Amino acid sequence: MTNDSTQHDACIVFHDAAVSRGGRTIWQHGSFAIPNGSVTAIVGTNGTGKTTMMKAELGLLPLAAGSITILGRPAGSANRQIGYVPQSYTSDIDSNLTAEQSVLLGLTGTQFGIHVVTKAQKAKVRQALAFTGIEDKAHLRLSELSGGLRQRVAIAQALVSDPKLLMLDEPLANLDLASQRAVVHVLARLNKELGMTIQVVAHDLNMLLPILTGAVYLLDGHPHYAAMNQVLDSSLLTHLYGTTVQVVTTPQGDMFVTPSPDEPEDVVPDTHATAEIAQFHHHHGAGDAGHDAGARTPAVRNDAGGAR
Ligand SMILES: Nc1ncnc2c1ncn2[C@@H]1O[C@H](COP(=O)(O)OP(=O)(O)OP(=O)(O)O)[C@@H](O)[C@H]1O
Repeated sequence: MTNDSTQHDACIVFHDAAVSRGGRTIWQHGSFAIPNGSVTAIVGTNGTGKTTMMKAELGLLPLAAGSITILGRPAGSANRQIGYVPQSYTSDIDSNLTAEQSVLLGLTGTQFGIHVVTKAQKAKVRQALAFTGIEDKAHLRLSELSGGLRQRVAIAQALVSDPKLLMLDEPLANLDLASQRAVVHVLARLNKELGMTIQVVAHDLNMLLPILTGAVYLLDGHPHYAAMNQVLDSSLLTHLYGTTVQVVTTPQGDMFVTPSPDEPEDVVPDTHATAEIAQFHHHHGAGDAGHDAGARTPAVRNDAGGAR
């Protein structure tokens, strides 16, 4: 999978990569190549190592084995070309900053010390705020903004330095439907209009389905990468999520992933033979047994059903 031609066009290349934390292997044997210009999700149940994967890609966590190459360089060496929006961004950000000051951090790197802000930097910040649709919020403090608007500030901060790759950890978590839509719309434009490669950690795929080209899925301790048409497979997703999942296509052609409804209790077939069920009841006298069992059959079956 990671032959020369795919590696040439690839943004992210894993080669037999593994990560351990606290002496425990989180995932291993990751070998795949993710193309430039793609929009991929990292999918997996809680604790399978999605955030760990992003941190390994950023070189923030050492690999236990193998290698990861990002934008043609070893993980960690190309971080100037990567915009990263961590998971906790919207909750633990210093809320005294204005949206504009926060986005500026994406260029200056730190809020400490005195910075002479150039006209060019100011223009870049304005551009990033405009792209994410929050130019009119520039002078508001983060504490005055909703979670959805704060997430857009976070994205503006990550994209202000013109990264080639944008990585976002759960960017839709805790956002209402309209805010989720707004964030997905920004991601779609970044990909289509600016050609940015995007990777997103996501629990729920549905909102992102229209823009996803592929997914990395963490299954049985191994990361795998596949194009979206292969990932949207009911049995794979059922295995992945650990609960029965259906892929549904609407008449309009929209696809979504949904849990299958539980089987109603009354369609569960009763596999007990009448004679077998009769043994659950006490009978007095061997002579009555056969007769009793036959006569009571309907009541016995109801008793057994009620006990379930
Ligand atoms: N600092 C740490 N030291 C030791 N183990 C850790 C540390 N951080 C995370 N882990 C473990 O690594 C595993 C993967 O964690 P990670 O946060 O990457 O999972 P995740 O898939 O992003 O989970 P979630 O969906 O819950 O956010 C978990 O089992 C976690 O307990």
